[in-house]
Amino acid sequence: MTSFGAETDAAIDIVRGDVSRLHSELTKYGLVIWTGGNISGRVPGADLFVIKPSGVEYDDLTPDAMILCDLDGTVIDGTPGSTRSPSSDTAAHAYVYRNMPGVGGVVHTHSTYATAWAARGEAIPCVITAMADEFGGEIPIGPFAIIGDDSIGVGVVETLTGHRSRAVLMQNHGVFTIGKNAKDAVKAAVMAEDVARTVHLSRQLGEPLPIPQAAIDSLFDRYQNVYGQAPAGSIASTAAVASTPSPTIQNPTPTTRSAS
Ligand SMILES: O=C(CO)[C@@H](O)[C@H](O)COP(=O)(O)O
Repeated sequence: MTSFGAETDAAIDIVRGDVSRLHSELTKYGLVIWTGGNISGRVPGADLFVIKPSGVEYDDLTPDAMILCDLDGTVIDGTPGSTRSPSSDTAAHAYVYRNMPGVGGVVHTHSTYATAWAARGEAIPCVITAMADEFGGEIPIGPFAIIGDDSIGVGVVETLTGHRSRAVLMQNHGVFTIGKNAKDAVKAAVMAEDVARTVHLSRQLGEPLPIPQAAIDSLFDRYQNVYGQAPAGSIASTAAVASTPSPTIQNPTPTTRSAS
C-alpha cells in the first residue's frame, strides 16, 4: 500500500471521508441524477486530491471507493480505489487545483435550473439578496468545453479568477463550483441551484428588479464577514466577529503553472 507518511495519510483519510459523505448532499438536495456529477477535495499540505470514481452509483461511494490523484490528475497506484477509473472530470478538477491554490474543493452537477441557464448561455443576474450574500453578484457563464481533458478546468479558472462567484455555468453543460474545501464547494452548488430556480420563476412573472451595486457590495460583505456564529473558542462579540477574516476564497489571479 502506498504511504505518504503518517500525517499525510491521516489527512487523506479525512478527505476521503468528507468527499464520500458530501456526495449524499448532492442527492439530498436533488442536484444529480443517476451517477451524474462529482465532488473532489484537496488534501491539505500535499499535492494530492480525492475524487469520486466514474459512473459508480451514489450508494456505493464509500470512503475507500474514493480515488487519490496527484495534481496532474494521475491516480496514485496502490491506494484504495486506485484500480477503478476516476471521474470523467478529473483533469478539469486537477487543472483548478493547480491554478487556484486557494481552492480546496470542486463540485460539478447538472442541477436542473442552473443547467437550464447554462443551456441558454445566460448568466444569472443578481436580483435577490441571497445571490448578493452568497455570490456577490451574478453567476457567470463559462465557455463550452469538451469533457475528458482539462478544457473545462481552463474555462472554470478563466471565468472565476477575479470573480466573487464560486459558481460558474459552463455553457451547454452544467454547474462547476469551487470552495475553500469540498463542503464549501457543495454549499455553492446547493445555493446556485436555489437562486437559479428563484430567478427563473421571477422571470415568469415579469422582469426582475436589479439590486444597486452598493447594496450588493454591502450584502456580500455582511454575509461573508458578520453572518452566523462566531468561530468556536472566540470571544462572541459583534466586533470580534466583524474582524474575522473573510471565510471566502478570493478567486485570486492563477499561478503560472501550466496545464499538463
Ligand atoms: O457531465 C459529466 C462529465 O462532465 C459528469 O458529470 C458525468 O455526469 C459524471 O461523470 P463521472 O464523474 O461519473 O465520470
